[in-house]
Amino acid sequence: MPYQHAVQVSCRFRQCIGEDVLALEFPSDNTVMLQNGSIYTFDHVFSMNATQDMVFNKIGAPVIQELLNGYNCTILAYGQTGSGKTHTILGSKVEKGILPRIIQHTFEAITFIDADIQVTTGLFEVYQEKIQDLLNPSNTNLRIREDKEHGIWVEGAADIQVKDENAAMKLVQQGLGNRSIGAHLMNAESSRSHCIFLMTITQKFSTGVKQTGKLYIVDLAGSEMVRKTAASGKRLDEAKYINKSLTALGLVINALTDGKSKHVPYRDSKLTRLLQNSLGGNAKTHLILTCSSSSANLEETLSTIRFGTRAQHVQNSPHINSEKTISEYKQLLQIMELKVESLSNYVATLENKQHLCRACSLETKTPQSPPPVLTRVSSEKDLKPICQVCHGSEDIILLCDGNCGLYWHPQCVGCNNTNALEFYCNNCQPSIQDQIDFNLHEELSTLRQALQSMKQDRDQLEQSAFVDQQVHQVADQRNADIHRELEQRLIDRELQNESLSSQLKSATNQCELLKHELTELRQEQLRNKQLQQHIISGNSAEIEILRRSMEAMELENISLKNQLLEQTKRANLYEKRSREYQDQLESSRLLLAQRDEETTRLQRGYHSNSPSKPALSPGKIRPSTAADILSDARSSLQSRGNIQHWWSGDNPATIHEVPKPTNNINDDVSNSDGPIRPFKARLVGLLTSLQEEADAFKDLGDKMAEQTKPKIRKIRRNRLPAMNELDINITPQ
Ligand SMILES: Nc1ncnc2c1ncn2[C@@H]1O[C@H](COP(=O)(O)OP(=O)(O)OP(=O)(O)O)[C@@H](O)[C@H]1O
Repeated sequence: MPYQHAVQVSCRFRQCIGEDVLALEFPSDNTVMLQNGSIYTFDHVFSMNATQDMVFNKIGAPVIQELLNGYNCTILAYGQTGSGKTHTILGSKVEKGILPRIIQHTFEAITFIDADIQVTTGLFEVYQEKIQDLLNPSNTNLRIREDKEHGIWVEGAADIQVKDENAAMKLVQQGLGNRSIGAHLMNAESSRSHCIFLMTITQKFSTGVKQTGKLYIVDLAGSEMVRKTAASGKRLDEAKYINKSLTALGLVINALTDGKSKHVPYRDSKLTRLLQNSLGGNAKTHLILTCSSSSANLEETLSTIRFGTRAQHVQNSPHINSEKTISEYKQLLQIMELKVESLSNYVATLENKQHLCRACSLETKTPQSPPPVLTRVSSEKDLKPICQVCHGSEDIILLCDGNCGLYWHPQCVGCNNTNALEFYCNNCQPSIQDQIDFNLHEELSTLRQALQSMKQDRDQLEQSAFVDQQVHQVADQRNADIHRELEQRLIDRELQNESLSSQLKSATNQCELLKHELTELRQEQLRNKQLQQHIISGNSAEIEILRRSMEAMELENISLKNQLLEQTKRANLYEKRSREYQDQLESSRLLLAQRDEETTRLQRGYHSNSPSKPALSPGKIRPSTAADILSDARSSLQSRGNIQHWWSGDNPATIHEVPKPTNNINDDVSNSDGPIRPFKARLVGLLTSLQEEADAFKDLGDKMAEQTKPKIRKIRRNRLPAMNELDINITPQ
């Protein structure tokens, strides 16, 4: 007798980064409170932080167990577009979803089952109300069939046997590559079809029991509001089909849960037809609601939650899909044999007692008088039961169970039986007895035949039981061997475990040590950091000092350069002035030469005209010739040009005072107070001093240039990099 099992419902919320989120609260593992204060309870509630692992442990793992127990199971993901259905069912390479995890764990669990196990998989999609085989894409527009043996199935869809997890996953990957996917505003990779994965596990046990479990994993296409997804063209057509089939799903749920509907509209869409067994049929179904936590999607989230709340009331009647075992057949046979036996006894009793009153076991008498004719009752009074012999209504009066429909006193028809449940009058007794006899004979012969065939069956079963016994003995032997082997393996495992636990212990110790070292290293790192900070601050002070001193040196350098420039300018000026003096000297020389000539001419005239020399004007000393003066000056200059020496002449006593410098020779000539010699001296001295001064300035300029050059070079060499040019890179230890 199948038991009732409600559809299980879980709800998972996905994180929405960068959006306004709902103020959701999760008071317990199976409750969610929305921001309006309404609380919803499901079998499981997964918050935004729930991992794929947690979802699998709560939903996937129990399903594997049910599947291996021979139940049909279904996992359905339902929710608005982009809410994480595909993420929950398929996931990614890093965060595997329920489907790959179920495949992996099923194959792991199978290795521990002592049975001949066959696993087959299929993958198809419902796209725009057409079923397409994803494992064989050329198989399109497939039909849904239903029969007693398989239930509901897709005709022509590939159902491929797989040996291990890898083979199954390869098929799934291959199939998903053919799935209809498209982009819209709410999801770049939106599923445009309902994708159905089917895994069938058939287990043949050594006892003869054959169990078959079917698992459907359905990734539904998401409901979408076209104004939000901005779907157009092909996407819009897809959206229409998706929403239509989801509406049909909602109507089926409504019909299953409202308690009034006599008809469930499974045939309104391909999706609901395929899910007929999962909703209200022979399956254990788990519905996963996926919801967005964004406040922009509150309307859709509420609609999803309401759908899940209704689905919680859908009742299924799952039962194990298995064939009977020999022992079960044996039990059945025993029951039937008992039944046959009791029937046979019963028949025998009837055969022995057919001439006796069935009630009192006395030999029945034929009534003396014929039974009175039946008269129609015309009044209430006539309805009173009256004995047809004595016409009295007193004492025990019984209705005949034959077909006369009259009342009799049992004693009036010579019967002591007062059992009101089985009484026949004398008229009815023989014919009834004949009928009973005939029926009994019929029944008896049927039973005999049945007994015969059952005996044959029993013989056959005994025969096969004997064979089975032999097989069992062999199987027991094998089992014992396997058991021994398993025990040995267990011992090995235990040893392995022990060694692993000791390894673990040492690893834990090592880990502790490493942790300790790590703490020390961290402390050292902290110290180094502090030191580094200290060094950096010291360095920056030093750098600041150096920078300032460099600035001062650069300033000094600039002032020296300016000085040099000034000196060079002055030197140039003096040079220029010296050239001017030389020009003046040259013109003075020419004047002197002229005067000399004139003097010579006058002397000649004087000697020729009068023997006595012409008188000089009073107070004037006759000068020596200009040529003399010049040659004197030249020689003096040649002998180092010492102006003092030349100035003093042969007799230093003759020098009385330093003459005022003058540039005009006429002044000297007209100056009758001073001798001509001081003029020359002044002139030459002036020249010399100018020359010397010019030379000195040149020397000074050269010296300064010489001094400045190494300084500049030194400054350049010593120039330290600026703060921002420093590349301090102290790597922490
Ligand atoms: N719980 C989650 N954690 C992290 N990322 C998620 C989660 N749920 C969904 N996502 C991401 O959100 C995006 C949309 O999710 P998904 O494709 O699973 O939505 P869907 O409900 O299947 O949408 P559709 O109905 O349009 O196919 C994907 O990039 C997926 O990786």
